[in-house]
Amino acid sequence: MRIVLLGYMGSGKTTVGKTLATDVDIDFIDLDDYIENSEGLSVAEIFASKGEIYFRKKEGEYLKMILSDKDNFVLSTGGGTPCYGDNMNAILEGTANVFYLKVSIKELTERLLKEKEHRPLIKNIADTDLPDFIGKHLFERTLFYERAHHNVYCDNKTSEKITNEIKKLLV
Ligand SMILES: Nc1ncnc2c1ncn2[C@@H]1O[C@H](COP(=O)(O)OP(=O)(O)O)[C@@H](O)[C@H]1O
Ligand SMILES: O=C(O)C1=C[C@@H](OP(=O)(O)O)[C@@H](O)[C@H](O)C1
Ligand SMILES: [Mg+2]
Repeated sequence: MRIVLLGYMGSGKTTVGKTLATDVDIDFIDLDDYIENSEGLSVAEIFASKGEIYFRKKEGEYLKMILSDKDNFVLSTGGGTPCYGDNMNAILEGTANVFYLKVSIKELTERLLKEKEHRPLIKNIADTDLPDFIGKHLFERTLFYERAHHNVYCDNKTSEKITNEIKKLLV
């Protein structure tokens, strides 16, 4: 079985992916971790030293490598993964279980205010500007996220509750 989780930064893809993979007893792959291990640099370091375009190129390559090499996994993507190149088509072609973890701007802002430092796209945005930035960015990306097979509403739910909801939808 292949399961792919999509969603904005801070929507819980990494957290829920781990819980879900343990629960259904298949491998967990976090695309950002995979990129970091393969490149020997953190995502923040890649953005800083090689730039976002290099990151997007590698993100697409590693995504396709995983999709062509492996079966039986939960893959937590990065927030931008489905929004570049032909990544979303590649995800949908190879996967029957694609979920969009949908979180409100308010909850995303609360979560990301605590975690800005690890995320190069929002690191330099003033805290007061963050809700506006997230709102606009999410609006642009929703078109891609909503091609998932299911939208999972995640506000005020624990990762265990979200995992259980996803499990009921698996085919
Ligand atoms: N269901 C949840 N409820 C509350 N906080 C959560 C939930 N899932 C994740 N978080 C928190 O939100 C932040 C971002 O989670 P993460 O899994 O890294 O998201 P993503 O991989 O989508 O960027 C972390 O601090 C994490 O602990
Ligand atoms: O939304 C994005 O474009 C990004 C999201 C990050 O992953 P998370 O969604 O896990 O934070 C990471 O891939 C990189 O910082 C870019
Ligand atoms: Mg993540």
